[in-house]
Amino acid sequence: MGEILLRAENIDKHFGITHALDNVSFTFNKGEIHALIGENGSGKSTLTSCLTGIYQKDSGKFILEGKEITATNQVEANHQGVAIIVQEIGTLSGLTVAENIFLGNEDQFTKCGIKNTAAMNKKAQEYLDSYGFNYIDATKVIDDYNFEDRKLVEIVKSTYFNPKVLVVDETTTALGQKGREELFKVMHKVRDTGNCVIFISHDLEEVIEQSDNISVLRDGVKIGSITKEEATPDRLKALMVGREIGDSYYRTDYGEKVSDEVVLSAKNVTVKGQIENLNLDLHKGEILGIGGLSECGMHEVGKALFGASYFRQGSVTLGDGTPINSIPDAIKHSIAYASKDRDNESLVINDTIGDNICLPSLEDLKTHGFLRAKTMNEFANKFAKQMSTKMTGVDQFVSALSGGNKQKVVLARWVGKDSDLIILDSPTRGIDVKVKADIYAMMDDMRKRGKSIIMISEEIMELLGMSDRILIMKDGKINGEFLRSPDLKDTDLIDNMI
Ligand SMILES: Nc1ncnc2c1ncn2[C@@H]1O[C@H](COP(=O)(O)OP(=O)(O)OP(=O)(O)O)[C@@H](O)[C@H]1O
Repeated sequence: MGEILLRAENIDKHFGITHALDNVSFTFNKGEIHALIGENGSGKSTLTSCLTGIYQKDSGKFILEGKEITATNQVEANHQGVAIIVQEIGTLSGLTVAENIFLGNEDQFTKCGIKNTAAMNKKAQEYLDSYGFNYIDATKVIDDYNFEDRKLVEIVKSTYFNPKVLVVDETTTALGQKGREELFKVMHKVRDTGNCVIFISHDLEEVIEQSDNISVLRDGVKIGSITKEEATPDRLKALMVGREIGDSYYRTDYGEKVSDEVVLSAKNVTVKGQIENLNLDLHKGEILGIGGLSECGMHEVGKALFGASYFRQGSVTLGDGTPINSIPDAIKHSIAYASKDRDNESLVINDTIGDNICLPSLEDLKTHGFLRAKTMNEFANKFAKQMSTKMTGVDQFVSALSGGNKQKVVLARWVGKDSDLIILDSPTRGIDVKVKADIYAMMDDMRKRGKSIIMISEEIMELLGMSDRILIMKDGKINGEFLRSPDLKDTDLIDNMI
């Protein structure tokens, strides 16, 4: 048993009728990586948000090195030695990288009321360089960087001051392989200096690999804690879900012939700096996986095919030659797209679950030109429930949902629309094991019904397990193509990524 660094004692938190945390108590030791796992909506983010001042607990205490701490915001938590890398974007648009890193802590660069911006930029760049993120320019506006790079900035922001407790909330799925390795280095550094990392992840293999101890929450209640040595993926799944669940996630068929009918074609598609002369055909009933390192351009491919890229060159056409040049074109022709950046690009966060699910289907839901609230309500309910969304009702705001449940709303929207052609970027990001299996089953069912799916993913096992064909991208170009086979190995794909 290590020496205790942080105690959470009888933490209780309600959101209206939702009892998000029910009197939970945990101990976190010095020099450990302590994973916190549980199904979507089990209370992991609520607990760490109460610790870091994002939410206020109803009752209970956090005791750090013997002293009670209470933070009313993240900056206060930082001053108490507690930091968090949040699940979604944790940097502020409109500010520079340096301003984001030192947000709330600019005093160190201010003398007689005047901020020394040059000194702040210099210090921020020194930190970025020391983490190996030297290609990120401290003076640039954060909006110039993509989702992953913004996460890297957040890593610096949350750790440059050597916090005693670092919360890493479902960050790995936002990062590519290289970003993950950098994050793990930072986590190991925190542990090796006698501090503690609270690590939230749905990737159970990664949890076992990285953590020393693992605690489980279910429906806001603490189920138990086990050591790395005691943990197996099956045991963790059973603790999370409350029953044994198998691990036959993926499709098991091999050798099925995919139709020759082309439903979507990209010819010489170029998006400057991201994709170069991309050519691909998607067939009816095919799951086409696209993988690579996160900066390889694959995330832009989804946008380009959906008509959502700025300054796209080349052509995207349906099988009958109809051009797809804009988002309305795509939706009109039954194409769906779920972005990796769900809060900013997929969801209308400050709107209800119901409105979000109905959004692309509004025309289909009209009777005699009118939309009826009852019809919309029934439609939203049907698909939210089909995705097992944990919610108080479809009138709940999306902003009040846990990360994984937001993702379920995105998918419910497109399942409801019954699109023929679905582009899914990182479809299982932040999704728990049980729902992951449901999503894979849903994709399998869609392809059997003749729907075509493009699945962009950084999860190699997901690509191997679900795709009929896999394209691996490198430096904006396709660098390898693989047909579905039980003999295909992760190393075959990785060799073409690097
Ligand atoms: N701001 C909020 N308003 C209302 N309810 C909320 C709010 N934040 C969280 N909840 C609810 O509290 C419960 C716990 O959510 P929490 O985000 O802690 O889950 P989680 O375990 O982190 O899930 P995930 O793995 O999906 O991120 C959920 O039912 C969620 O809908």
